[in-house]
Amino acid sequence: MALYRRIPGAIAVITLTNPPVNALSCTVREAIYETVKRATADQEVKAIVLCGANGKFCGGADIKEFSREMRGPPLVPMIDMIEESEKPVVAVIEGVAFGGGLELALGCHYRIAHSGAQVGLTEVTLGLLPAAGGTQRLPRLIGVPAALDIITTGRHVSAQEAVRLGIVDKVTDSSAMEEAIEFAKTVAGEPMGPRRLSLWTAACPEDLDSLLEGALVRIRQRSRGALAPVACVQAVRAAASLPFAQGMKKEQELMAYLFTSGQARAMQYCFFTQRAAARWTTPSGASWENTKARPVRQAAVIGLGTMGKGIAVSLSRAGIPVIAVETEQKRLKAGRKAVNSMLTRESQKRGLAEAHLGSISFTLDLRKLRDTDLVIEAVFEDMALKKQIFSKLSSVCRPDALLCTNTSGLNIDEIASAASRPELVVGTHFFAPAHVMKLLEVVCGPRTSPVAVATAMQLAKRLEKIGVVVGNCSGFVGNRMMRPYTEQAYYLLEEGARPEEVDLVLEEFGFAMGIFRVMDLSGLDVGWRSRKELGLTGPKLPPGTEARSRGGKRYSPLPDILCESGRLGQKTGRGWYLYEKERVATPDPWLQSFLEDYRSRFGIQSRRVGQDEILERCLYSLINEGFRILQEGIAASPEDIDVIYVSGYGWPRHRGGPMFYAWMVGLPKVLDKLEHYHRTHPDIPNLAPSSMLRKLVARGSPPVHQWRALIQQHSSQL
Ligand SMILES: CCCCCCCC/C=C\C=C\CC(=O)SCCNC(=O)CCNC(=O)[C@H](O)C(C)(C)COP(=O)(O)OP(=O)(O)OC[C@H]1O[C@@H](n2cnc3c(N)ncnc32)[C@H](O)[C@@H]1OP(=O)(O)O
Repeated sequence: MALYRRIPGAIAVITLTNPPVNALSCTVREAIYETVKRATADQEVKAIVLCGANGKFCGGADIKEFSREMRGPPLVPMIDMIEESEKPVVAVIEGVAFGGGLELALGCHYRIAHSGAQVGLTEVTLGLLPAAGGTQRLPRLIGVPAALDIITTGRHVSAQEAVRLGIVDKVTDSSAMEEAIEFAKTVAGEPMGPRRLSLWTAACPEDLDSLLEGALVRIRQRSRGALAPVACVQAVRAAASLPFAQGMKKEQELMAYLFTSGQARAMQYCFFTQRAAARWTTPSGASWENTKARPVRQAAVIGLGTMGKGIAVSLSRAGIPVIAVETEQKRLKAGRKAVNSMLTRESQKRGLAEAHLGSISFTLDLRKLRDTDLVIEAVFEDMALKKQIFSKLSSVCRPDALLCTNTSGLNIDEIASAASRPELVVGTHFFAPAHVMKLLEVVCGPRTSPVAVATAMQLAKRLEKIGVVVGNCSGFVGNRMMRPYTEQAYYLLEEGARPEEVDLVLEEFGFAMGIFRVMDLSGLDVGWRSRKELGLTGPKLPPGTEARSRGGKRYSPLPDILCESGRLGQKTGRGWYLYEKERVATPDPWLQSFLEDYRSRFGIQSRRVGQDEILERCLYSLINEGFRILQEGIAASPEDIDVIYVSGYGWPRHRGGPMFYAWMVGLPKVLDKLEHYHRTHPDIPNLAPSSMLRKLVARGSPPVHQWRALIQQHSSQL
């Protein structure tokens, strides 16, 4: 709702009241209409102040309403009505003014912000555009180039930048409300015509076409295949070239197109699922609501390799004092130097004062960890080494210290078995670079206690990461699903495709990089090492093993052969591609002839592999593994899997995540295709449709949010 009150000085104050973010729900819009009409009709009122309750102006339209039939007064005429008011309307921006919230403020005649406030036209992040006049008013207010950037990225703009750009008229460190009231008194009675942005002309650069073209190029690089940013560019072009009324018409047309697109639905799904992941539960009844996290006042990181350094920086940035441990002086020195320069760069980039960073001390002595609340072991993926460390930690650390292991797939239970308190051992799978990537898989072993889960999830929040609770199995959720996907990519090469063909299809789907480019970037030796450990290749491989088969299943030795010949990816200048210029991947004629030789050596008839087959085999095998993970209870819900893929594996947000995508494509179609590919390749068990998929199809393919109820009938590893 919106509360109305009159205060001395002939001011009407209208307060948006809809916790937690004062979203513009149907009721709020109705109340704004009513209260603004009341204030404009009241002869005693000379000016109006519009603010939000609880220190937040407005978080925009109520996103929940987008999936229902829209009721109540629309935003556009409501904002027009405010702009047309003869009495000055002053917006008080505290906390946030996002999306429709900022559009509402742009309809007001003046905007006064608190210095801690943030503004933004965030609609593009929800697959939409600012369709309450935002695409037309903002360019008129601050010029086309700045507005184009804000509208196409949806980025949050600080109050300081907002005043510099002219989005707000004033910023104050003290009470924005009091400032606005005093200001409103000074402008009461003035003509408001010059303050109506709809009457302004957008300041436009001479090279408008090249500005817009440049924006489209950046959009294609950043979010391939996403419709909303492209529509934003078109709407800004309209603001630059058309009168306001026609620009508004264009804005509405573009919104209608986006609103009904699957992409908007997918991105709004991502918004809610990301928040839902924090509400974890386990079948034992433990949950985020009934389990208290232990306070973390001091943390330690063991190992200052790539992951350890990023984790230490993350902790420090969250204001947590850190003790960083290494085994040798030389490594300690190198780690200290790297961490300190990362922190300096971070504080410069984010404008963080040194005082807000947690201190980091460096030591070779594990005994220094006796008072730490939480330890994150981040040494390499070596089970024996990890167990040795956990055994030592048990004797050094406080009995209630949480012991975390950063692993991308090792058995948490086995690591915990080396600790004297296995219930306080939890897996924390960070993603590289750990101080940048948002995802944290919180891995529960069978003995991990609810308190350990709660503390790790609370830590994720403090580190500004998205924590997702997953069960213990090889590769957990994310990496386990990657395996069948990568395997299909190898098989496609064996059958006739080229790496650049596979990558192009995946990039057109929306991934920032195709799988072969990703492997070249992270290093082919990563997978090679783990295949050697598993005895799939290298010295542990039993003599006489067939080259293209392991345990009766198809196996591709292609990546092993590349590694054996020293092609480890970007770092060696060649992998699946050639890198003559640093980081620029070019198709390698050598690889082409190598693949031809390989096919003839194994009698494989090369064929043209179509784009649909590439996409379906790669994605559906990954999705199929997702269904198996649900069936085994390794993930609590399909939503959790989707959050993992969107925030940690570059799955395009506008496709919602693999499980959501499967539902959008149609579960019967996914099932059909998997059956077809499995018939054609019976030696690839991953292509055999999972029973969970079959079950969902048999139940009429219910929407994703209903799957959890079906999954609960199965076992859970959480
Ligand atoms: C056929 C054509 C028809 C066209 C008709 C349509 C016409 C529409 C016209 C105009 C449209 C305008 C579009 C918009 O305004 S879209 C919304 C834009 N707003 C945003 O993008 C802001 C989203 N919210 C956030 O970024 C954050 O929530 C923030 C406001 C920064 C607060 O962050 P934080 O303090 O961390 O809290 P949470 O994110 O956890 O949020 C708390 C709970 O509030 C819920 N929430 C937040 N924003 C909204 C919202 N706009 N609508 C509904 N609910 C919202 C959030 O889900 C959390 O809920 P819960 O606790 O249950 O998880």
